[in-house]
Amino acid sequence: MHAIPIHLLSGFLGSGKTTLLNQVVDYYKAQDVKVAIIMNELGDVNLDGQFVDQDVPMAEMLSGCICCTIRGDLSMELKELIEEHQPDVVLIESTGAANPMEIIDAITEAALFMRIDLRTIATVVDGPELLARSRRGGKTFKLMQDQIRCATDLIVNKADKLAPEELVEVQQLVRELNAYAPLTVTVRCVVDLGMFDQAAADKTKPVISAAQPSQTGNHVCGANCQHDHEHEHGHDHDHDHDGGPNHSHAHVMALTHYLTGPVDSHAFEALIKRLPKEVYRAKGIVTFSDTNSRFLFQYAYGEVEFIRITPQGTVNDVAVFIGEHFAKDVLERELAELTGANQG
Ligand SMILES: Nc1nc2c(ncn2[C@@H]2O[C@H](COP(=O)(O)OP(=O)(O)OP(=O)(O)O)[C@@H](O)[C@H]2O)c(=O)[nH]1
Repeated sequence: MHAIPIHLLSGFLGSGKTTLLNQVVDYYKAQDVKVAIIMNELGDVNLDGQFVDQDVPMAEMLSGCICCTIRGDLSMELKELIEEHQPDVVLIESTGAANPMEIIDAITEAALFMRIDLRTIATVVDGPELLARSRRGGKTFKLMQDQIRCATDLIVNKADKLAPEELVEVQQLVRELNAYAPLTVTVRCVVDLGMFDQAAADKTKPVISAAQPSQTGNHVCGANCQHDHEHEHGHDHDHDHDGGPNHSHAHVMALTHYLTGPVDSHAFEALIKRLPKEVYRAKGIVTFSDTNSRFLFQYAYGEVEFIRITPQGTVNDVAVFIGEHFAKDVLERELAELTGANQG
């Protein structure tokens, strides 16, 4: 049996990974390639999965990150997915907070047990956010740098939000970190999807396969990755490799809030717009009392988007917020007040 190609979609929270994933799924479907997906979310619900083709087999790994807290589950999920659905190819979308090095290690471990072949680490870079973070520094910038370093393919996204000189600066930043991976500048991740071709086993790319099973500290990643595989990890933990309490994205937290009823669209939008800057990603499904419709909302770094939807099956109204050290209780109270006011 040939090894099943694995493509990892990496990139910071809200950078455009799901936007890319949907295009890749359509690309495979058009070629009759059977694709399966593993989606990983820090929150308790997989909202992105709602909008991926429902025919595609999908394993959801929720409430943790596959690079640390639920890393051990990845092998099992991959094995079950492959045995049950026998896909031609598997796409893994990690949480934006994940360090790709740790996921690569996890996939390498899985390659001990099954014939898989990590072909691509496509990192979606949020252009404007990288620029902003590069000026501030900090842990998040460090994580973004690691995601860029370890990429085999770089997609610099949200070019529509960058002035020409900013776009040049972003590309320079990215190139300083990873000089070799092909780089494409995109709006909504519209990119030549040839990197995901079944036949395109580019020998210059990192290859972690069943034929080269895990030797932690010895795997190959993006050409410019200067990671010390045994001793350095991009996010904030203290070398506790067992996923215990000391190993976490200490600076990243998620709040999942189930809404108990419809909310007023203006009040909800106002709440989203005044989110503290520590919340850098939010998404969810809401029912608006004043329009009698359900909407998916997406918020990333100050920009909000509402899309009218008709979800399949039973889908709760829910909002997920991801950020650094924000006041969860204050936000919970404000959300509760929205539905409470409406019911009262
Ligand atoms: N302006 C702009 N918005 C974009 C672009 N690409 C994606 N978005 C929007 O950015 C938001 C996040 O996109 P996603 O594809 O869900 O990002 P993601 O990386 O999967 O997000 P997480 O799974 O939360 O990490 C959505 O509202 C998208 O519509 C782009 O090129 N320009």
